[in-house]
Formats: sequence, C-alpha cells, structure tokens
Amino acid sequence: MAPGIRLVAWAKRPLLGARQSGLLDRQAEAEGISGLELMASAGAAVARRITLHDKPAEPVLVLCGPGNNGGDGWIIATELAALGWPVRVASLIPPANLKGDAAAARARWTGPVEAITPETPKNASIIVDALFGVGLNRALDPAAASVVDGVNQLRANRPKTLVYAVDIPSGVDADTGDIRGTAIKATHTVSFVTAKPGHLLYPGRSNRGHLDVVDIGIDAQLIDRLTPRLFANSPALWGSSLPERGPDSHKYKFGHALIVGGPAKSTGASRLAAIAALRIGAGLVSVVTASSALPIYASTLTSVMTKIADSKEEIEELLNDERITVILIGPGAGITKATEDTLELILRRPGKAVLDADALSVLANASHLRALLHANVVLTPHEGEFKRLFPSIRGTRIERAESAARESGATIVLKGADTIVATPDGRSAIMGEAPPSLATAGTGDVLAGLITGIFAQNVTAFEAACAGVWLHAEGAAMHTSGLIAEDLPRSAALARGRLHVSPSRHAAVMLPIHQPCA
Ligand SMILES: NC(=O)C1=CN([C@@H]2O[C@H](COP(=O)(O)OP(=O)(O)OC[C@H]3O[C@@H](n4cnc5c(N)ncnc54)[C@H](O)[C@@H]3O)[C@@H](O)[C@H]2O)[C@@H](O)CC1
Ligand SMILES: [K+]
Repeated sequence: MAPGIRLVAWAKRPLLGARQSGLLDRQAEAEGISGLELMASAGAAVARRITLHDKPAEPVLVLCGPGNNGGDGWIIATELAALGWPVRVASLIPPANLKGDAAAARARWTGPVEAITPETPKNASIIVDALFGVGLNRALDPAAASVVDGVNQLRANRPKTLVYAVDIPSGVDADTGDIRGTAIKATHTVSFVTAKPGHLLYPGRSNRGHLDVVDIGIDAQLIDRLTPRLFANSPALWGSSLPERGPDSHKYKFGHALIVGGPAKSTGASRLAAIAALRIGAGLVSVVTASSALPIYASTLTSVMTKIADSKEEIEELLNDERITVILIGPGAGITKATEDTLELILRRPGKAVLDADALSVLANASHLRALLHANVVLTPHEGEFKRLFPSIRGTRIERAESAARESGATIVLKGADTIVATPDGRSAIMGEAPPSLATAGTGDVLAGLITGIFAQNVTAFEAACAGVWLHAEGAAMHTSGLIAEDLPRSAALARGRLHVSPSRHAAVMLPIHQPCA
C-alpha cells in the first residue's frame, strides 16, 4: 500500500499548548521513540501533504529556523528532494550552529544552503515556513520579521502562492493566538498529534489557513496522561449528549424553558430567544410578560406560550413551577430594579438559568447576587460586559474566561470571534470557526435562546453552552449573504439535524498521497 498521511480528527482531541506539547514529546521519548524519529515522521508527513499539489516549475522554498521547527524543515526538504521535487533551503542561522535533533536533521540534507535575507522569498510558488513552532518565546527579531514580511508580500502579490506553515505559522503564539510582532500568513498549516490553542484563537486564527493535524507515531493514550482540560468546541465534545426525538418521544421529556420577557417597547430580543429555544428542541417554551406587553407577545408568538406576571409575587409563583427546567433572563429585560428582583428570585432557585445582556449589567452592579451563582448558571458576556462583571481579572481570553468561571462558580461563555466556554471545574472549549456574518443585531439574543433551549433538555451547562455556540455559528455559516438574526434559529436547528446525517464528518481519515487536493 502506498504510504499515506494519517490525518488526526483533531476536533476529537484536546488542544495542547506549547508546554504540554513539549511534555508529550518527552513522554513519547520515554516510551522509546526518539525526538529525531518524531521529527522524521513530522517532516515526512508535511512533505507528503505538499506533494498532493502539482509539482511546481520553481523550487519549493523551505525556510528553516534555529530550533526543532527548523529541524522539521530540513527533513521536509530532504523528503521532497527524494520524491524528485525541486527544493531550495534557506536557514536563519548558520547551519553549523544548529544543535541536537535539528543538527541531525540538517545532516540529512545534502544540497546547497542559502542564508535567509529579505530577498529570499522571491520566485517561489510553494514556501515552507519552518522558522518557529511552539518554541516561539518573544517577538520576531528583525531578520526573522523581514523574511516573514517578504513571504506575506509575495503571497499578496501572487495569490496562488502556497505557504505551508509547519506546526503553526511563525510569529503566532501557540498558547494565545497572539501575533508576536509579525507572523506568516499561511494557506495551510500542518500540525502534529493535536491542534494548538493558537490555531483557533484570534488573531492567529486568521493566519492559519487550512489546518491538518497528522499522526507522527505518538500513542494517543499519552495525551490523556497530561489531563488536558482545553478542547476545540466541536460536536465531538457534546454531540452524543443531545437527546434525539424518537417515536415514543413526548414534549415534556425535552424540558420547559421559561424566558423572562421585556417591557412593551423592547420585546424583540426575548421573542428571538424564545423562538431559538423552541427550534433547537426544548419541549415547551413560555415567555413571562407583564399584562402591558401581552398583546405584543400574544400576537407575534404562536407555538411559544405566554404567561402573565404583574408583580414580584406572581413571578415567584411562576418560577416555583417545578416543571420549568431552565430560565433565561436578560435579552431586552431592561437594567431596572424589576430585573434585579426577578434575577434574585431566579438565582435563589436551585435550578438551571442563563443570564445574558441586561441581566449581566444588573449582576455587575449587584454584588449581593454574586454569591448565588452556581455551576448550573450560564453567563454569556461579550468583552464589554465581561469587563464590567470581572473588572480585576486580567490575562489572555482563555485565562480570563477560566478565572471568571472559577471565581464566580458559574459557567462562562465569553463571546467574540473565538467564543470561549469555561466551567468552574476547569474545562474549557474554544470555537474558532464562527463566520463574521454573526456580527449583526440580535444574534446574541438567539445564542442565549439556543443555549437555553438545549440546557432545558437534560444536558450539562458545559454541553449546552458549547452546543449552542457551535450550532449558532454553523447555522450562520449556511447563509452566504443577508443573514439576519431571525434566520438563525431555523438554520441552527437544521445544523443540528445534519449532525446525525453525516457523523463521519468529524472522524479521522487516511489521505492517500496521490489524491488531488484543492
Ligand atoms: N520531539 C519534539 O520535540 C518534536 C518537535 N517538533 C517540532 O519542534 C518544534 C518545537 O521546537 P523547539 O522547541 O526547538 O522550538 P522552535 O523551533 O519553535 O523555536 C525555538 C528556537 O527559536 C528561538 N526563538 C524563539 N523565539 C524567537 C524569536 N522571536 N526570534 C528568534 N529566535 C527565537 C529559541 O531560542 C530556540 O532556539 C515544534 O513546533 C515542531 O515543529 C516536531 O519535530 C515533532 C517532534
Ligand atoms: K512554523
């Protein structure tokens, strides 16, 4: 059988940062695979991935850095040359200064070696970026930055140029997705064993291009020994938890979500949330409204029920109904004493709750309510709301979401281009695939409704939050243009339906090397 590239279903594996990737390599070495063997597998896999393209007329340009990422580069060059491909190699440091596995890999390359200059990237249609990988620990120095900028300029001038990043685009921080000075804009990234947080977190996410993760011979069970807690948000994480309707299904099996409505002048947000909760599968959805706003809710909602409550006591009576499995408060609620009172009643109830929008603003100013938060409360702040809720928490987006979950005891959905879900017990997930079309009015209300509707169905806060975030993005991605919030509940529900139509979509595959690739 022809040698293939063993692509890993990376969404099914945890994300490992720089330190954990290093630990995994050390563990593999302790199990008897040398660093050089790992490097040889890594380099060979990248070379084979590149040969899925047509052989170019000009030599493939391999840019090698000072560490083991550069080591991968020397192997890639050697493998490509062995397959009869024209190759040029340029090194950032004098090859005699390389150490360890990188020096051993360099010794396999018998062709000429150029020193990297700003002019190096000219006239190449395929470039391999093996400058820096997970060992990047500071901003690129001027020599590295100028070649990186040169590669990006070439790609801008010649859009068909293929730029293959080895492990991660050089300049992107593998842990945070930050750009350290400047960074390669790759068309493809080939990483090893697991994806890295920097592949999913912005701004680095924009530099990654198409991501493949390849197997390099490390036993996947070694990953579990690192007790990883960070994941890519994908159906692999929560898909099997979502209950399916069968012939004997009854609506009461799928929960009853109660949405706290807003005043007559702002009912749209809660109506969007209610429709989203129902579409995504909650058995029953009710909006609780004051009599004054009832005509609007009653005339615009059909399958969503309305319940009237004109006083704190009436609201309390409704909330005491044990058939209600989850309550959403916030969209269009108003930053008022009434919202604060209802919020307090909700938090004093031991059950599930989702707090969004105005409820978060109220919570930020009501320190006495903080102590009532628990793991079955989901908070869905965007950056501005997060800063008001947790003004003293600093760090990267992941660190901040994790600290907030730990400190508050609630499940946090830190919204953004790369929405992060974090739980008080230390698990987190990054959604790195949301389309920019979600930046439009009302989409946050739909997200809150989706999470609420899923949470109603006997799933955990983490699963509900992750599934809501993913289905929201996947639903948006179905629209090529003109997306408005009203479209999303239906699209998210269709996305949910598709999960079970093509379960193999998230499975590992073996890519034969002669298969043409877009
Ligand atoms: N056994 C292993 O450890 C394996 C490692 N692999 C490769 O090795 C890479 C990690 O190798 P390393 O830990 O050597 O790290 P890197 O090769 O990513 O970079 C480390 C080197 O770059 C220097 N450096 C860091 N930031 C710099 C900056 N801004 N400007 C200039 N120099 C800078 C460091 O001083 C060090 O010399 C992975 O990303 C992967 O590509 C793969 O070969 C698989 C196996
Ligand atoms: K790289």
